[in-house]
Amino acid sequence: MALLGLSLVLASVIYAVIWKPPFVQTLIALWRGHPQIQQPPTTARPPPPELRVEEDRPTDTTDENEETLSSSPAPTSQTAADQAAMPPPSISIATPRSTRSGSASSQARSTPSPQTTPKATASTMPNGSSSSIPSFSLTPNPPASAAAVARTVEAETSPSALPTLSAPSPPPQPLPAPASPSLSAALAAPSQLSSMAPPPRPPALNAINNAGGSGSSLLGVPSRGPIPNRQQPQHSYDRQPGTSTLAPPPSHSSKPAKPSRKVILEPGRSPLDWARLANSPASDLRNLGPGAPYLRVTPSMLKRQTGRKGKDAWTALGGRVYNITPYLPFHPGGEPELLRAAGRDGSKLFGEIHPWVNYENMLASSMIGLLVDEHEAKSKGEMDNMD
Ligand code: HEM
Repeated sequence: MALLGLSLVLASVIYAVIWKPPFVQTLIALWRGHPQIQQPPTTARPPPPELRVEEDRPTDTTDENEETLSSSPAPTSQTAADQAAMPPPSISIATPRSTRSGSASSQARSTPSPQTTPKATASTMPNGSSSSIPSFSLTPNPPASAAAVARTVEAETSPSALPTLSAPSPPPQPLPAPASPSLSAALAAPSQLSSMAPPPRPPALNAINNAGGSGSSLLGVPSRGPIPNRQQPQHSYDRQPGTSTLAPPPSHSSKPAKPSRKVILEPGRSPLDWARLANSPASDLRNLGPGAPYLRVTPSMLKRQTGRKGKDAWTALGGRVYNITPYLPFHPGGEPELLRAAGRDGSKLFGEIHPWVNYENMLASSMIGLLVDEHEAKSKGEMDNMD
């Protein structure tokens, strides 16, 4: 009997040594003090709660762990066996990324969401099996989750989404551990997405984009609402030069240029020819005789010098009387125009047409005298007679 018991014990020992069932491996690992089993890495956080919950669920068995499941009756033994079977976690698991994942996932757990849990499940083993080893943190591109996609969709469909306005990122969520915006956004619950939406647009910008009314904005870009503003710069750049709506419209209110009333002068009647003639000492442009003094011309005297009936044309400009007869063929506006001022004071008429013309220099050699009143001329004549 004792021999039979001894043989059973020996057979059990041999079985344990040769086949090493999972629970034996776990005991060996505990005995050896394996860091994975005995204590987690100091920098690595414990596996996320939802993963631990999934571990307790009956999962689909695969060829890889089928043997383990068949030999381990209890789920706890199965977990320990899986831990023992899996290679020890690398150091990269203990990087801040795994810490962020754990903290963010714990926050996501606070607000149950169907979007966060599948994300964690998807980051586990691809074949559907779960593991307590936090390998989910090694999942490439963790931000590419349902929450991140949801935020992108919201940014594209939100009426108040403008690239420039959304540039200032919203304040980071108060996470226990500082997480990158993309990662935290990817792991955020939908209720947090609303707070992560771009801030409301300033009223001024709304006014600018709505200024176009039904058709166009101030930028001259067809406005179909706030959303297409994202593509507005492209349209504005496609505009051809000179077609901007910011350009002033063709003005019809400006004064049309008056048609020139200059006449074609005869050869030798140019302004230069007149200047040469006026400065010649041999010419007598006053037609009063050589050495005649300046006269006091009364309005009655001026009235008789109209240029008709063989008389010279005199005009008064600025209180001085000029003989304009020699200048008639040199007048750019024509003789008839100049004769409109003959026999009277032409100062107002002259100023209405070409006040910039320096008549004093041009007609200096044609000056008759000064325009005086009738009474002043009489008294002056009486005084001359007394002498
Ligand atoms: C007071 C009677 C006068 C009348 C009614 C008269 C009229 C005119 C007119 C209609 C023109 C053409 C303006 C244009 O369409 O460009 C003209 C041009 C001119 N007139 Fe007279 N004129 C007068 C006296 C004078 C006098 C006294 C002078 C000088 C001595 C003078 C010198 C000129 C000159 C230099 C131009 C050419 C202006 C230019 O190139 O823009 N005019 N004048």
